[in-house]
Amino acid sequence: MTSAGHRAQAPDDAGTGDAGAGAVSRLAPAARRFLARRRGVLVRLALWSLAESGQAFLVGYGVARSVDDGFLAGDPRRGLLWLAVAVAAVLTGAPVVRGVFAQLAGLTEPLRDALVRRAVDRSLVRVAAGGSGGPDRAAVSRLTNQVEIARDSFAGLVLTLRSFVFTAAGALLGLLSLHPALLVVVMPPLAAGLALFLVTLRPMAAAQRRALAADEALGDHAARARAALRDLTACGTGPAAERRGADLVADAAAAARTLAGWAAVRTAALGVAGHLPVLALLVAVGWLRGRGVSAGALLGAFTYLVQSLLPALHTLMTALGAAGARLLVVLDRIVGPPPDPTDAPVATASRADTADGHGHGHGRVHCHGTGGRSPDGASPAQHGAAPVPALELRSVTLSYGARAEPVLDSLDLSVAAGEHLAVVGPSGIGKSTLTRLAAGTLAPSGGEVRVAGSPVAGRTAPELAALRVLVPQEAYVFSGTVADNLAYLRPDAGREELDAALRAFGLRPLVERLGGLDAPVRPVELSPGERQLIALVRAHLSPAPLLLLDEATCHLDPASEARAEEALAARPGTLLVVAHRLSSAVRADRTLVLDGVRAVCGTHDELLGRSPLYRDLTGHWCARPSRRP
Ligand SMILES: Nc1ncnc2c1ncn2[C@@H]1O[C@H](COP(=O)(O)OP(=O)(O)OP(=O)(O)O)[C@@H](O)[C@H]1O
Repeated sequence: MTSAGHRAQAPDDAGTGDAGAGAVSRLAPAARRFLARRRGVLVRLALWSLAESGQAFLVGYGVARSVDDGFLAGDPRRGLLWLAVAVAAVLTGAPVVRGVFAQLAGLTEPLRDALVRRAVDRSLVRVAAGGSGGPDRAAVSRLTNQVEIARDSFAGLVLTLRSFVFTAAGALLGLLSLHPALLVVVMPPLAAGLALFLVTLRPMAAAQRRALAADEALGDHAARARAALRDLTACGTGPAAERRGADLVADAAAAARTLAGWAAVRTAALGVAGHLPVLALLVAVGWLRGRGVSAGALLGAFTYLVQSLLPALHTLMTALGAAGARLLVVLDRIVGPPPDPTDAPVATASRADTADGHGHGHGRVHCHGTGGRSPDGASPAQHGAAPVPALELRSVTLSYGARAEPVLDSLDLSVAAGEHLAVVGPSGIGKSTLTRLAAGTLAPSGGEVRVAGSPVAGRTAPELAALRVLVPQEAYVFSGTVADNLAYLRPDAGREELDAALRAFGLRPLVERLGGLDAPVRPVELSPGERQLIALVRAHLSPAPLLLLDEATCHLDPASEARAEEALAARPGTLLVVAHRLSSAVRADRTLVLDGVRAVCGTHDELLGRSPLYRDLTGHWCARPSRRP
């Protein structure tokens, strides 16, 4: 089992201002290249924006002239004419915005396409490199959510930044044209508010980054914990995963608080820059009048502030604050340096967190047969030759799918001829997978499986049938006579052999009830336990030296199970039993405990001392009422 460990990017590291500055310098060359290739669009955008400047200028100027040259000068016709100019300027806003949007698409859509291309390329490279960080879980998010965020944020930024610059230029020019003293009053609070706003930019970007990282870490932990729920329960590591979850929630909450703090500072900046100039203008009316500022100019100045500068400032601060920081973070993820393929995804909980080391993978466990009887009952030493294991797994890895976590990982196992091995472990740990690998019905993703000294890979069905029998949990009984069913794997079995097997398994009463060996069997009329007994006798009669039982006695009562297992163990050959009762494990020569990296093999007594999971399982088995057929 691999453990990603805590390579999570700590939110504090991620949230430094340096990280934000680093992102800016990383992204700047690509941004310059992107914009340089779109000079035509930029020029057209600037021309439409100039129209916005003119509009801002005319609104205030028209109001000022209508008062000074019209209504106050006793010429209402002239006043109305200037007002009409101001209204016309306001009304031109709609076509100007339409023109701006038309040009904007020339910037945002190519950006979106480039980001999608980049995200796909990067994901493919990662898959091709076969990084050990598992599947690229973030790829879909980058392709959909993050690219859309980048496009929308970019569009918002271009719109507001451009609008602010051109509107402010028009309004300030208007103020200057009305009277330079107006600028003396308006500029200081405006500049102070803007400066305060600029000061918040870096820490706000850092806080945004930290909040995003904390959010991702929390989501990732939740997803992993949900996937590992069964293991968490089986291994009793729920509290550890819960603690880790609580830490991540606390991190996310702290990041959100920091972000909210900076958002408050930004609101204050908006108040200073947007509202203080209006207040200053009111307070300074007497002073301004003393310097020759006319009533119309004052009214025009208020119009500039309220109608143009304040809304432009408001949208700029909101957009730069939220959209700007988001754009920086998302772009850096998609365009910035690719992550080390050997790294775990950023801010992820390790498997050790979620399963306390008890994952599906098994790490390298060496389980070598230490004796057992050979088919003829002699010990290997008596033969004087190196014993050939009945079953051997050499560094076997099995994943159900190219990018799936391995169910078995580098498992070494050697079962001696004549040995009786039990296999135990929590649900879903890979016990059935192991029996299917041994049976040759499932090919390993890595390593080799050998039965009786030869690889099982590439063998035909009849060759495999001669080597082993696999009895699954759901026994197969077919329509035919009782004898057909029992002797299916050994057609030449005589009546005496069949009778002996029936006695050994306590199956005679059932056969008599069915009407004898030649009576027909109707599978639906048999209980699951009766079907299992027939399948077990069939396997017992088979000449195959290796017998694999995958919970094949689960429907039998303990006494029938003990009788069946004893009969099977007495048969010449090797027995591997996936056990579902403690008694099965105790009867075996050795037991393999599939337990993540701590998979261990030994006798019942050894395992009680060495394997906490085995102790847990035996405790659970002892407490569980027996299942009856
Ligand atoms: N055909 C398959 N395709 C994909 N995943 C599979 C397949 N068969 C099993 N798995 C997965 O492999 C893991 C091991 O399954 P396996 O059946 O070997 O476990 P087990 O220890 O026998 O479980 P149980 O005690 O519940 O029978 C499980 O997570 C299971 O979901």
